[in-house]
Amino acid sequence: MKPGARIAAAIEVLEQILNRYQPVSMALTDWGKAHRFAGSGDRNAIGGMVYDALRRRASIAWALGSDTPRALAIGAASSALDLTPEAVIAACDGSDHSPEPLTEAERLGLTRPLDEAPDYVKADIPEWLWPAFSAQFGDRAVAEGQAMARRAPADLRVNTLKSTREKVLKALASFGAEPCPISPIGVRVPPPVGAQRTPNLQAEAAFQAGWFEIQDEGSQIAALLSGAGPRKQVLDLCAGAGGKTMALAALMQNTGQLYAYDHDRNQLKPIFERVKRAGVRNLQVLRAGDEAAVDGLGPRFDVVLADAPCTGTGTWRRRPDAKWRVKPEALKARTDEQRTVLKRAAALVKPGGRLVYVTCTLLPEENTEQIARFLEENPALTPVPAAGLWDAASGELPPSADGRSDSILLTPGRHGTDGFFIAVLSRKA
Ligand SMILES: C[S@@+](CC[C@H](N)C(=O)[O-])C[C@H]1O[C@@H](n2cnc3c(N)ncnc32)[C@H](O)[C@@H]1O
Repeated sequence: MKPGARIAAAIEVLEQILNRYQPVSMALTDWGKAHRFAGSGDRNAIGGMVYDALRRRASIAWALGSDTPRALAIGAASSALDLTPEAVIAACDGSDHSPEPLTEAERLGLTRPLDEAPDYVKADIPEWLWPAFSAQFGDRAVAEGQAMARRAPADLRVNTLKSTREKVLKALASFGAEPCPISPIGVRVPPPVGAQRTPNLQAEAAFQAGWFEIQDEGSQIAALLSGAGPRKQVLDLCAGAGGKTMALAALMQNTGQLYAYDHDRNQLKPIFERVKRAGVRNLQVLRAGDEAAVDGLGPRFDVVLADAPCTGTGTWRRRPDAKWRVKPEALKARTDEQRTVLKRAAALVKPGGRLVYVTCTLLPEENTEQIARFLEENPALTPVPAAGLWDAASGELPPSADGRSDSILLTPGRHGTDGFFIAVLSRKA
């Protein structure tokens, strides 16, 4: 497909996402099915452009003076397809399968600097969230927002039950795999540049053999700070698809007893396949939604991981459509759910044990403020500084992005991870 046809295709897909509220992956798959002539290179380039347009929606809309699918695709085309602005203008010539020629405003928008734009636009953050976001990051807020608007690498966690980092690095050398800078069990594959292909790591024999899982470095750090280890009793209370459950099992070296619970059966479903591939043998998956069974386990746990439901603002690099969909009502609903989860988790921690609260959001309401309120109501739990929980043999744990020491906030701008918040609370013995 010519560049003009790729831009036209991205406009079509963005219309499905923005005007018909289709999830991005579904809109791209549907487009591929309806246009079977398009090769994998074309589909890949169109996908890259659509994701980039959503990542930089506010700044593109400001520069081009319009928030339509057409403006967003045209604004993303230059970087997503490795084209000069002049080549984007030439590609849109109104011929067959190509968008209509650019208007004067669109032409100017392709090179319009953002200097005059409001900060929330420069940062590509929804306007209503800007006060909370800028209060959290101060003079780093724009840089943090911009880091969240860039493509993310693929981070992998080496499954130490089956392999080593050296073996995984060797198996994935052709993808440019490098060790992750913080996690000692992490491997990073850089993101594609321009229209380069996104590597399909799950098709690799090493993945099928269970040597690694796709897991952001921030999520790996959460598991590493949890205190899960050999012969412990550990509960993953919000296990979802089991990303952290698998990491906990590996840290426990398949010994002790690990339980996984989630109140939603559909979220939990993929865990069974993952257990087999990863060679996990110390896991009991509790029946989804059976709260009485979870509560009945009683305060026996060395570690209860509460990977709580949240607005997911820390994952916007990977799910940029969610950035523009999140609403104030969702924030309120998630903070209520977090309170419920924290209460249940606390009741299951044994004296001397740990409650590990994790979110993938950067909003203080869901993180430090949530924990501050919880600690006021639960004086038997006290925060444990993250730095003291990090295995020094793995190198140094960089400081929290919010400057605190009683919890750690990881961010794309400061740590190169997705946004994660981790607070480890210890129950008095
Ligand atoms: C952040 S996701 C978990 C991700 C997962 N731990 C992983 O690493 O792949 C949060 C999960 O919490 C679950 N959840 C929400 N409220 C819950 C509750 N009251 N009890 C248990 N699980 C809950 C959701 O269904 C969702 O799967």
